[in-house]
Amino acid sequence: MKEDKMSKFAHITSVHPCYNEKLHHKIGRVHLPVAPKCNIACRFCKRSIGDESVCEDRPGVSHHIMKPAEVENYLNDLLEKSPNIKVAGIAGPGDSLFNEETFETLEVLKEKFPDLVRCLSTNGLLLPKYAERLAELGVKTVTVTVNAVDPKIQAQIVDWIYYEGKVYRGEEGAEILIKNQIEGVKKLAEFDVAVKINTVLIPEINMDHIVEIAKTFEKDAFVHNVIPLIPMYKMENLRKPTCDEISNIRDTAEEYLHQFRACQQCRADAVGLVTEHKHLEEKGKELNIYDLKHFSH
Ligand SMILES: C[S@@+](CC[C@H](N)C(=O)[O-])C[C@H]1O[C@@H](n2cnc3c(N)ncnc32)[C@H](O)[C@@H]1O
Ligand code: SF4
Ligand code: SF4
Repeated sequence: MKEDKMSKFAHITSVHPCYNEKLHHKIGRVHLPVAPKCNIACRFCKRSIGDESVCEDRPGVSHHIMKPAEVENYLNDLLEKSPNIKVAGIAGPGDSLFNEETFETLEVLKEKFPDLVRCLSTNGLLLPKYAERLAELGVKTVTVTVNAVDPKIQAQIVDWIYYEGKVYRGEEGAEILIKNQIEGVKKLAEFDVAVKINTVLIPEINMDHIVEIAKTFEKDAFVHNVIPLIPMYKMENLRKPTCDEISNIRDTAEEYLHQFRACQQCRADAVGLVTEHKHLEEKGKELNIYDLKHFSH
């Protein structure tokens, strides 16, 4: 089964550094920070936008929010300087699918930069609604963050979700989120999109549950990326996993889903080779942060 997937997605593993760690030193990617809003409240997630975040190297951080109208010039400059960039992704800093700007950006990418692999990451709540639209926009790789497939566990990680005009808390919200993640990933698989499942390993909450997540997505996902908790926000007092814990869990989950082991937990505005840890900075001075009131928490 895993070998079948490898050959099916060979066109992805030959160009995408986050689907093939061997490319980390050769092929670059750019994250376009166009999606500030989020529709769920993960207890570990703190988004930081602006000058004060320039030194922080973690997900959810961006020097500024870029407007879709700025993407074309930004990429033209960038690709001239860094022709090794082959992937353009949207990794928030909020949830890609909860921001119309994501779709506007994908239109720009499809029309003006058809050779870049289009990629995005999402919590998956809106995937059943948008999987087909993403496939039509030529998105080839989607990362879905799934931290639990049991509502009792998920409810300890996500305080609430906002879905179809209503806020759902606790296990009720967790159940909707999980259902949509599973249904959404299935739909993406039907459209031949290569799905990466991100799972934040929170030792005190989901350590014994990770293999269950891998089993759940064995058929429809391509690769699993178990990443360590960076203790912050409402989880600042929880411990991060040890290297041995991560490594053992990956070895066990590997039986069900191929494990990606080189994630650098990049910022929403990361650019260049993954190993360079570069992000937007100098260029940010020319652009404005806008609409900060949109942030959910
Ligand atoms: C900031 S999110 C943006 C994309 C989308 N909203 C999502 O959650 O997949 C990108 C990734 O960072 C992870 N992340 C955010 N805060 C984190 C933390 N404190 N520790 C570890 N991973 C974190 C998320 O779980 C997700 O996999
Ligand atoms: S879904 Fe992503 S952006 Fe939203 S709170 Fe969770 S980690 Fe943060
Ligand atoms: S966060 Fe991980 S998967 Fe995403 S670009 Fe960075 S290394 Fe790749």
